[in-house]
Amino acid sequence: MLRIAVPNKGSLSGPAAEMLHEAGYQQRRESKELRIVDPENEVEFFYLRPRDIAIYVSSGKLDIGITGRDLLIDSGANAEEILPLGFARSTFRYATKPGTAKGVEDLGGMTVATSYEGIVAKHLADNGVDAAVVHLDGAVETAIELGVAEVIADVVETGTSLRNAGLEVIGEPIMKSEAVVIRRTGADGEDAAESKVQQFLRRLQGVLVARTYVMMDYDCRVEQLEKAVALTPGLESPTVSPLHNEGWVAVRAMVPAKEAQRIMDDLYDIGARAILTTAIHACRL
Ligand SMILES: Nc1ncnc2c1ncn2[C@@H]1O[C@H](COP(=O)(O)OP(=O)(O)OP(=O)(O)O)[C@@H](O)[C@H]1O
Ligand SMILES: O=P(O)(O)OC[C@H]1O[C@H](OP(=O)(O)OP(=O)(O)O)[C@H](O)[C@@H]1O
Ligand SMILES: [Mg+2]
Repeated sequence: MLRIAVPNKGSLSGPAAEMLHEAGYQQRRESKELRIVDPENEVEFFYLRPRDIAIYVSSGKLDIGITGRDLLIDSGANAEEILPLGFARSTFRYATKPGTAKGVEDLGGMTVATSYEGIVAKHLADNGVDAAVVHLDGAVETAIELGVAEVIADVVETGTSLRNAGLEVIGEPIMKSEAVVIRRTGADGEDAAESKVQQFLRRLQGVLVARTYVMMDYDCRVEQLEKAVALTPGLESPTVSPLHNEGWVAVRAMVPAKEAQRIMDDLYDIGARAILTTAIHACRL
């Protein structure tokens, strides 16, 4: 039975459960459930605090987990990222009251409040900056107003929390984060659960592809085929089938959903017709 850690709260929890559900796994019915067994898929899910997941996975008691890249790095745990999942995207940044500092190089002698001490202490040390770090559990934006620190380092997504606190980001982002699947460093290949892990990853990759690609079908004249195929190269290579009308072919290829409308316009302009896109519900590459 594959043992998987899933975030039980916060920004990662809802989207992670949704992705697992789309991948065909049973998920808990109520937020109080701490573990469930999905016997058909031979998987057991443990609902844990996102911050603790890398620690459980590095201990080897759980095979894999879903957490944030920033949380993984902050934990310093012996676990590595094996698949980025594209949700809970954020940057991790310093912020101050306007006029306090321009970048990390100005932070010497100041106090930085953060929930991510591991990331911040390393970033300060890597930049040769001697600053104090104070740990807060959350809502760190308020720490400056209340005089606990001159600087904060926190997750920034839309920037609304910073604006509301009258703060602005300084310097370059310390890191970019998103949800990731992790496993114990070096576990690859040595694990009895290896084939189940690979199957789990293929299922999640299938969900990612189904979310980001659409299937495109169109008809075009044989003379235009090379130009058309250059616009829709597909993942491997498009399927081309003869039409009953001589001199025409039907083409089928996966295209990135975000570019579908532009590609349809470009295909139309070179003479393709009957251009259709359809959603992909699930796939295995
Ligand atoms: N507003 C946000 N937008 C996108 N990702 C976010 C946001 N806030 C936190 N994250 C990401 O979620 C993960 C943090 O998990 P955590 O459970 O602490 O989230 P949270 O939303 O801060 O939850 P809580 O505040 O309940 O502890 C990190 O990977 C972080 O980058
Ligand atoms: O840039 P934004 O879109 O405003 O998002 C970033 C905010 O979201 C998270 O806070 P959360 O609501 O999880 O509260 P917390 O600080 O208590 O973790 C994060 O810690 C930031 O405060
Ligand atoms: Mg939070």
